[in-house]
Amino acid sequence: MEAEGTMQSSLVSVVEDVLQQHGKSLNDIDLASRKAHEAALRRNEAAAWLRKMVGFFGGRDLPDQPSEEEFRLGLRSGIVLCNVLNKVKPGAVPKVVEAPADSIVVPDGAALSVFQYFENVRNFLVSVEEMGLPSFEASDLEKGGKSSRIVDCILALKSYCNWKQAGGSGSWKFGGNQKPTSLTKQFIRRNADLFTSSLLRNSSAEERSIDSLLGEESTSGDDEVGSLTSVVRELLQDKKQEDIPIIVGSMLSKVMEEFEQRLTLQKEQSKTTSKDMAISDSAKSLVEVVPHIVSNEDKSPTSKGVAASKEEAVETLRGEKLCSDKDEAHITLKSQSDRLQMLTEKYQRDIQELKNILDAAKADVHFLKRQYQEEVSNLGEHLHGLTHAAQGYKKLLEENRKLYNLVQDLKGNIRVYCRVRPFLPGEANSVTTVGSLDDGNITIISPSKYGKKSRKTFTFNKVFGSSAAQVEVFSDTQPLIRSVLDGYNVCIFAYGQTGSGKTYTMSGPNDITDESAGVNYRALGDLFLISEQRKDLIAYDVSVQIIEIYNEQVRDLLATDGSNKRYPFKIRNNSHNGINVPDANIVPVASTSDVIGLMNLGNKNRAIGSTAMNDRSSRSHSCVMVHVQGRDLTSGSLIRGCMHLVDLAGSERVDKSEAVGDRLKEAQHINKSLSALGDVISSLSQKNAHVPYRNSKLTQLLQDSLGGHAKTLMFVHISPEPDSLGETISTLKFAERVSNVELGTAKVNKDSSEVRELKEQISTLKVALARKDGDSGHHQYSISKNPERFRAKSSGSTSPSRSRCMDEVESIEDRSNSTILSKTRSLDSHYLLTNSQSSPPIGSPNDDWVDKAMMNKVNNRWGEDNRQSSEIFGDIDDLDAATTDSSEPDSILQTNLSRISSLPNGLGTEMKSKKTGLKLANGQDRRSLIPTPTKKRIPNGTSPFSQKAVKSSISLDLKRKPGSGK
Ligand SMILES: Nc1ncnc2c1ncn2[C@@H]1O[C@H](COP(=O)(O)OP(=O)(O)OP(=O)(O)O)[C@@H](O)[C@H]1O
Repeated sequence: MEAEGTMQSSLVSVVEDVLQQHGKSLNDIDLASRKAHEAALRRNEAAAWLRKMVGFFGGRDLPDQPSEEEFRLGLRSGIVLCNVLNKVKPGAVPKVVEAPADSIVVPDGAALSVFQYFENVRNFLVSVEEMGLPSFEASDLEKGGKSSRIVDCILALKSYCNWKQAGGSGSWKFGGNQKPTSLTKQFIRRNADLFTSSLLRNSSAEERSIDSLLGEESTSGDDEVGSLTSVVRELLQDKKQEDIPIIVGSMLSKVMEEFEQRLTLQKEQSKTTSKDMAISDSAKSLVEVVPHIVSNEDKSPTSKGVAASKEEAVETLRGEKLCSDKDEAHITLKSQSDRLQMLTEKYQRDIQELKNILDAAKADVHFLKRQYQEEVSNLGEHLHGLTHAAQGYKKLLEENRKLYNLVQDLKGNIRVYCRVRPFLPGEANSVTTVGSLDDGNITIISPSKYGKKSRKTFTFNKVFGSSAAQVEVFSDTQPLIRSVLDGYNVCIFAYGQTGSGKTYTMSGPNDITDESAGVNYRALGDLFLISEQRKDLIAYDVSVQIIEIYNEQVRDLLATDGSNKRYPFKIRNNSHNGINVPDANIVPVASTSDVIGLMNLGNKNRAIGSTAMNDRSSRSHSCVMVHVQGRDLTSGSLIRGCMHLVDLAGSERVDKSEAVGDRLKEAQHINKSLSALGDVISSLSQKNAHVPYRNSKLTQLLQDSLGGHAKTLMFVHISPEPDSLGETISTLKFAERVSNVELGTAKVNKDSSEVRELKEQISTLKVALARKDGDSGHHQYSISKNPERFRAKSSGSTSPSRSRCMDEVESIEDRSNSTILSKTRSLDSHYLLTNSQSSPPIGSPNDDWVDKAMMNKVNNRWGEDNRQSSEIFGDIDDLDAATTDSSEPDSILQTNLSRISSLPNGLGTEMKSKKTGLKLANGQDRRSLIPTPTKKRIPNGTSPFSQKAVKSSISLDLKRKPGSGK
């Protein structure tokens, strides 16, 4: 039938229709208000049911829509709960403690003692749990309790009651008691099950209309459930877990409404159809009968009376026929209306059943929701624990790294920090060779030709990724700056392929700002900051040299006249702190702004050139040498530290850098000196006796930093692009070798004033003696510190004056040794343990083993100093021979001449007149930290900034720096 046909729709299509009509509102649901609304609806439903069951609610007239508080208050005594439970399940609570009669006028519970109503509530809760219904806590009835749990419980009780009233037998099972495996899946399955069971129940009924309503005729149960599940799943797939219950609840309500509407419509259409059927059947009978009678009448030859009686008869007949037709129609109508009545009742029962299912599903959903919330909160706690553990682990790693660094420092290893340059504008950045990096490890990926990637991990003291800021990179370097002021020699140098970011790390980009300033600027800023903090204890003198090694020539970058810049300076040794110093300008500086001015000048003067790899490639190794001398204001002792800040020229493959002409020559020198550096590193790491420092100016300059007792840090730089993979790997391998070089424990360059004086006297005398040995002329020697006492006349190697002089030297040496010994006793045992040199002792004041050992140490140190001194003399003489062109002017020589000439008794004049004497004078002068060569004030070196304003002066001066970055 058409009416039925139009009503034919499957459960899926109903759900789909609902989603189409309300999908948007289901999706765009304002969940918070929706939840509140939902909660209020459920509360109202529970309150209405309680009112219906026990006639009153909480002993007073509550509004139809009680607030949470009113609802709780109404149930607090447990009387309503117990009474309703007894109605649903007689005898469930045998004894209900009732409130006194006057309690009707006051809120429920107020007239009962706490214990009394607690007993009611407890009895109720026990029974409810026994029945397998969702329960709640007694505290939920108090202010702030969870009223939703009470509502869940009451609605579950309601559905239990409905089930009972619908003739339910056996044990009623509440679906929410099973533990879900996966909340969402289970929820979807559960709801699909609810629909399915409803579907199957209905299909088993004999009513065709129900079947047609659910579309069972055309759809198999399994298909239906499958498509229903997929529809529901589609709806829920992008929803949050906690929103699912509400969305499903909302959808189910809408589905129910839709069903009810369709049933009503179908009912009305059925009624109309039945009536139409009855009337049309009667009319049809009539139409069939009347023509038949009329045709019989036409054929008869009888009179009018007969005709009339015939007519009457016909009328009668017609009447009877109509009557009988009407009766028939009436009977049909009645039977159809009975059938409809039956159908309607059936529908109503089914609707009721569906409602029960819906209630159970809602309770189920709420139960699941609660469980979900509990699980989420458990998970949260678990996560919190894990986060805590992870933080602990990170701390541990950090601690490990510190310990590792400490061990390395104790062993005297060269520290190595690795820095990855970011991709530059214009570089294809889709593929990088850097796989992963963490605090101290970096993994390089090499894409193999055969499709399989290989990985190699390198470990350093620290690894900085491409996004590391300058300040971050410097922060791990800061402790070294303090060390310089404590009297250590420190060397920080940048190594890496051309264009990998060495100059960026050491100086910064072309346009240097507070943020982009590199290690050099920051180091000097810190140095002045700390020296300012210590000014009440130690007075520091700081002076700076800036040189470059270009094509194996040392050039002074602080020379303001172009000619001096090109002058090939020599590298000499300063025996106070054992470092090799070039003969370039040494400029005293008093503040950061002085230094910034100098560094800007140095950058400007440095050789740069454009190559295919870097359009501003440094074609030289540059070195900022910071000499620090601190005088202890109380003891007068001196500490001396020197810091080398070295920006090496980048190694390059000339085929890639496309260097020709000058660039090619530069590249060859750069590569040669870097390979000399590699040889030194390799021989140090193999602990070879001979280390080839002299193979290049670079290794001569860094001799003490690489093999002495300095603290050395290397920044190794790599570029991320695959094109540089070969260089990256070899750079990192080299860096690993460097990190294995043990320099031994760093030593402080500290002399007490007495020791210093004695050492100076000894060295002066030794110089004089050596001079005497090599000179047969008649000279007078005098010691500037004590001219009366240390005066001797030279009259040849066998003269009495010479032997007197020798006696004096020995006496000073003895005094010096015993002074050093007594000083050394107060040194910490660390020194005793770490110095393992074994030269024969010069002498010992007593036989005590400690003193002997001590003397050994002292003598070793002293001997080492002397030996070093003589070695150095030898070295430098050799070096001079190798590097000095006798026609070349020698700036340091000139300076020293003026100092020497001021010595009393003509010694200076004597030495000045001799070439050999000049060398000795050099040797002597090298013993002062700052040999006062051509001390120049740089044109823009005078700073308006006080040391206190070091930080701000950096920024201000940086902005004033000359345009060129290099
Ligand atoms: N960490 C970084 N962040 C941003 N830019 C960087 C970084 N490191 C390097 N660069 C940029 O990369 C380019 C090459 O860097 P830089 O000149 O410092 O390399 P280099 O190793 O000193 O090269 P060379 O050995 O040829 O002198 C420059 O333009 C520089 O500004």
